[in-house]
Amino acid sequence: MGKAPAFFVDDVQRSFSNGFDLKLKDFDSAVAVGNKTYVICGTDDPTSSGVRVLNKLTGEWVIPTVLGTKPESFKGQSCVLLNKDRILIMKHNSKSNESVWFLEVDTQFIRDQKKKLGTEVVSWSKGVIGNAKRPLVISGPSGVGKGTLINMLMKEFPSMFGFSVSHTTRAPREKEQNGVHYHFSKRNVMEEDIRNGKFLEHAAVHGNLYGTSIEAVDVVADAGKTCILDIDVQGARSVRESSLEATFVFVCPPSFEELEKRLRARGTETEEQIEKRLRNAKAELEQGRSPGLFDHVLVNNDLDACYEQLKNILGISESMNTVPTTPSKVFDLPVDFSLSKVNEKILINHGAAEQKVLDLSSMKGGAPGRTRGLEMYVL
Ligand SMILES: Nc1nc2c(ncn2[C@@H]2O[C@H](COP(=O)(O)OP(=O)(O)O)[C@@H](O)[C@H]2O)c(=O)[nH]1
Ligand SMILES: Nc1ncnc2c1ncn2[C@@H]1O[C@H](COP(=O)(O)OP(=O)(O)O)[C@@H](O)[C@H]1O
Repeated sequence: MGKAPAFFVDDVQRSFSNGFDLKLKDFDSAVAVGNKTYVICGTDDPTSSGVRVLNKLTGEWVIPTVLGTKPESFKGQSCVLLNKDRILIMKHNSKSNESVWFLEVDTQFIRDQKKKLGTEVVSWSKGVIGNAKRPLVISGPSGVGKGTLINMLMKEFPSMFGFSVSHTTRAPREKEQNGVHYHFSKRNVMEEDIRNGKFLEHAAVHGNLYGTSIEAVDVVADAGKTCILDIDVQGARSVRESSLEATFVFVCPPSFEELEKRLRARGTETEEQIEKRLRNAKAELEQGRSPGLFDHVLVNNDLDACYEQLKNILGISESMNTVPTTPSKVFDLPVDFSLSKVNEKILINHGAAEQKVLDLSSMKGGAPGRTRGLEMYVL
């Protein structure tokens, strides 16, 4: 069952002249993408990379660098190539949110990572049926009120929003908790993680390193929530240039004097740090208004009014909070099935009268390298 029949690559089993002694085992399945064959390993072995790549031109096998969290195990999975650059993998699982996975193999994100790491790269992401949310990126100078607005949003709509916890090399403030406000990191560790492709974006801000890890966004997306990223203008630009479809909001102060007043009143920085932040604020305010970068510019004069404007942008009102949100729709994948692709639809064939269909035209992005939402319906 479930061995991706139409997409199985016949020559895989004949091409084992390699140094890895890799065999296509019972539960493996394979998908050809251009000159390469990606073998998805049906294994319970947690140390397995989950994927091997055969270069059909050279006959060589490569174990790729694997980004994202790979599924714990697969056996009897079905695979299908989606759009030249990513593979859909499905398997019956009693936990419906563990049934659908994507493996990105040749998207822009993957090509960038390949260049950076100099190895073959693939990226796993957990599929979400019908529930991918467009992340919210909030930028603005230090002290303008970003954190305050985000806290209000998360407090009023706890089931709807989740915060992307960034990494930073700056020291924690008195009330900041590791893993909640930031992941506080040593510079050498963070630099190593950046080299290893763990970050979606990173930037040097006010003399420290800050970055959004792939995992930080994944955790929120896996919970079916809208991810909020509080990042600087450079970070917003990186995200804008990536494949992540987000809403970009820039928050301005009513005046420079007011910004300085708020920053001082917050009392979290030394005089030297305040001055550095104010110097940087001038450039940030200019960049924030540069055309095409932000979708919305808010002036945070009266806090409540600004918060209302933010909620309007997000299309939310108080009543929406009473609507329960679930991580994903109940998704009942048959035990025995095969997949086929017809135009923009994936057909889940399982010998019953009713035909389950996944609609690829509705596919929404997660973070770069993270395919996410698909609509499913029954014919
Ligand atoms: N590029 C990028 N910027 C970040 C990230 N996390 C925080 N920042 C930005 O770094 C700047 C400084 O943040 P922080 O030290 O918390 O100070 P605050 O903005 O004064 O509260 C702010 O502009 C944040 O938006 C991140 O992951 N990536
Ligand atoms: N509209 C506002 N009017 C007055 N003070 C504000 C307003 N918005 C935020 N503040 C205050 O300004 C300070 C800086 O806000 P904060 O959310 O920490 O900024 P950021 O996260 O952008 O650095 C905080 O003490 C906050 O209470």
